Parts: sequence; structure tokens; C-alpha cells
Amino acid sequence: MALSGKSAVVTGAAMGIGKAMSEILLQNGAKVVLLDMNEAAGKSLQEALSKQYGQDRTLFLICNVESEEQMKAAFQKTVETFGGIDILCNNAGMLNESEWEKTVSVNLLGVIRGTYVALQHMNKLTGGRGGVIVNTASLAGLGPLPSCPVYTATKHAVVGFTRAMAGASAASGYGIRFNALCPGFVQTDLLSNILARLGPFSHLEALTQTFMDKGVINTSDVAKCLLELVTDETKNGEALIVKSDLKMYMPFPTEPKTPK
Ligand SMILES: NC(=O)C1=CN([C@@H]2O[C@H](COP(=O)(O)OP(=O)(O)OC[C@H]3O[C@@H](n4cnc5c(N)ncnc54)[C@H](O)[C@@H]3O)[C@@H](O)[C@H]2O)C=CC1
Ligand SMILES: CCCCCC(=O)/C=C/C=C\C/C=C\C/C=C\CCCC(=O)O
Repeated sequence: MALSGKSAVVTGAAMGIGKAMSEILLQNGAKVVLLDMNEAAGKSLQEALSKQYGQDRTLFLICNVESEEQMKAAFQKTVETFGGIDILCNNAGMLNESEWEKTVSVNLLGVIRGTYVALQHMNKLTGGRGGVIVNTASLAGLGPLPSCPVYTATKHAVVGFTRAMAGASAASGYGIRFNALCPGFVQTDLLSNILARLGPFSHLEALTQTFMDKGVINTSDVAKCLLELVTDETKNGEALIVKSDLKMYMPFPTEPKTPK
């Protein structure tokens, strides 16, 4: 899929991985709508990106992925401005094991909400152009991070949702591919104040640090993998692992295991 002239929406775009995703999409010719609830950071990034890539290539909209109303309004505005939506990156996420209900709401419900609102505009069966949706999961979506059980649960759910949507889309003819990104530790604000974020599992901070000592990657490493999932039209229902020493597609079993 060539990105020139395509229209992309990125949630949690103001900082960290979402910012790097927005930049690589712009570098490859897409127009990008930056959604974030952090107005100051979002506006400032949009101003910088519009200077670098052109006034008519970016738009920033305040949007909390927990709000159905704000999501619907943001996607509607995207269609009015750029004529449609070809790419969605459901990237916004948080880590706070004390605020576990909010963590589920942002990390899982936000991804489902973004997907369903985008489907209304992207689904070929309802007049959309098709395209690709990439959900930011985590390596913790494929295996347990013991200090973050709720975060781990949300990311496993994102991987499952992504794979099931990929199957549903292929079987139904939506014309949309669905893939998940599964990075290990990435140098962003999410890795700050870890003790507070772990809440009831703060006693496992040292264990978490031993995982992190194996390597922390940069946001640009994740963005390159996003680009691969967006542009490679053979990829659907994939979970792409990216960590310091490895980039690979998760080899899932093709058939569910049945008891003998
Ligand atoms: N940093 C890491 O080590 C890893 C992060 N991830 C995932 O990558 C995604 C991005 O995380 P980072 O860039 O690291 O975090 P970050 O904290 O640097 O950036 C997150 C961005 O999302 C926005 N955001 C948070 N909640 C939001 C909401 N309810 N609505 C709209 N925007 C919201 C924030 O304002 C911020 O701009 C998350 O889904 C995270 O779980 C996955 C693997 C590793
Ligand atoms: C302080 C916590 C930060 C959380 C950010 C994040 O998402 C980082 C996750 C990094 C690693 C997850 C750790 C363990 C996952 C365990 C096994 C994965 C197995 C994958 C496989 O190859 O089967």
C-alpha cells in the first residue's frame, strides 16, 4: 500500500510512540490527524509537523479515546477534512495498576471504540475505501509482565481483538486489514515513575527492572514496524514483536488446540 495521499488517524499521537508513528506516516506521504487528550502537546506537535511537512498535511484534534462522542466527532472531522480514512493507529494507552478500571477503559475499550467508529467510515461494505488498522499492543500482550497484571490483560485482549477482527474482516469483505504491534520496553514517558504506576505491585519494581535491563528500544524502531504493517498488504491478523535484539511475527497456532 503506497501512502502518498492516504489519510491516517493516530490516537495518543502527541508524544512517545504515537508521535513517531505520525512522523513516519508523514515522511511516507500520508496526511495525518493527530488525536490526543493532551491539548498543549498535541497543538505544539501539529505546529512543528505542519512547518516540516506542509500546512495541509496535519490536523490536531483533542480526543479522549474513552469518549464515544469525541471519537465520533474526530473521525467525522477527519473525513470532512481529508475525504476519508485509510489508516487507523489505535495507539493511546496508559499504565497504572492502581487505576485498573481506567487502564481497561483506555487500553482495551479505547481500541474497540476506535475500531468500531472507524469501521463506519472505512468499511467497503458501507461505502468506505478499506485500508488498515494497527493496534498498539505490547510484548505484554503475548506473555505475562508480573508487575502489571491488568496492563498485561488489556494487551492480551488487544491482540485477541485484533486477530478476531482480521478474521471477521476477511470473511465479511470489509477490505480492512488488522494487525497488532507488540513492542518490548520503549523509551517514552510511560516508563517514568514506574514505582507509582505499579501500585499494588510496586514491590516487583526490581523484577521489572531486570526485564528492562535486557534492552529498551527507541520510538523510531516501533514506527518502522508500523510502516511495515501498514504497507505490506500480505499482513493481516499479525502480531509483530519488536524488541532490542529481535523483530519477528508471532507464530500463532493455526488451529485451536482441542482436548484429546
Ligand atoms: N513505552 C513502552 O515501553 C511501551 C508502550 N506500549 C504501548 O504504546 C502505546 C503508546 O505508549 P507510549 O508512547 O509509550 O506512552 P506515552 O505516555 O509516552 O504517550 C501516550 C500518549 O497517549 C495519550 N493518551 C493517554 N491516554 C489517552 C486517552 N485516554 N485518550 C487520548 N490520548 C491518550 C497521552 O496524552 C500521550 O500523548 C500505549 O498503548 C502503550 O501501552 C507498548 C509497549 C511498550
Ligand atoms: C514498566 C512496565 C512498562 C510496560 C510497557 C510495555 O508494554 C513493555 C512491555 C515489555 C515487556 C513485556 C514483558 C514480558 C512479556 C513476556 C513474554 C513475552 C513472550 C513473547 C513470546 O515470544 O512468546
